[in-house]
Amino acid sequence: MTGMLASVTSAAEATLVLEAGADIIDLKNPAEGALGALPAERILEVVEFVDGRKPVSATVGDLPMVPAILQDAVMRTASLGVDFVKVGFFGEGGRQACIEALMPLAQEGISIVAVLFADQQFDPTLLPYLAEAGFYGAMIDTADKFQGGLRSWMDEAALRSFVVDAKRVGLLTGLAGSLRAADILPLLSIGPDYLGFRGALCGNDHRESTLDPARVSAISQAVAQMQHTEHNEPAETLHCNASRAYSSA
Ligand SMILES: O=C[C@H](O)COP(=O)(O)O
Repeated sequence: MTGMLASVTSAAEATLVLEAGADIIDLKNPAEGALGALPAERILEVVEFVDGRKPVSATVGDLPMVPAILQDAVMRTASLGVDFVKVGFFGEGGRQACIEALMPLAQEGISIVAVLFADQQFDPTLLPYLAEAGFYGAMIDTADKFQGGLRSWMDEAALRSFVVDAKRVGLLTGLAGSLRAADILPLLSIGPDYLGFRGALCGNDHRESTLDPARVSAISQAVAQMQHTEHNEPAETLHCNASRAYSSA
């Protein structure tokens, strides 16, 4: 089963995605970048509000690949009570040093998800190192939200091999990056643990706007229905139904 991760900025937005059936509540400030961080007080407030009904993740911000900076940000974010801390692997340098620096935190029990970017020197050879260091998961996202979605950067074979390789080494796997309704069926067939959304849940696909309840519900239903009924109904029909629901939302 593939779940739905929904990025939210507040308890009000968390309410919407919980009601729609999202599986992971992801705390993020889209106005601050691909992995923009929310203020600590806001994270605390939403963690308290969700109160264990679903796992909560939070991003640490679009930070440079500097070991001490990432260590500090991961510790601070984890201390707010989230279930997963998402760390972006931006740029090219410093990746191995950062994995090593985060290893003690992962081994102490902080569940860290590495976010690799399809549009920033994507490097799947990091997967075994992440697993060895005790990371909890690895996902792919896009760093630049104006240069196309995930599937314009990576073809199905590359995405499938990422998911298979990450699962083989025991990592939770996620796919995101300006995903839209039309991406759901092709990505579900790859079998990641979750698909992540922000822009598609907002009015006009604008990820810095607030969530649009009709879009949240259309995307959530598409993720659930396309996999629940994929053996009973032709994929084409499901795809058309989901796209129709989404465009009228
Ligand atoms: O973690 C998932 C992201 O928040 C996806 O954001 P996006 O759909 O706007 O690319």
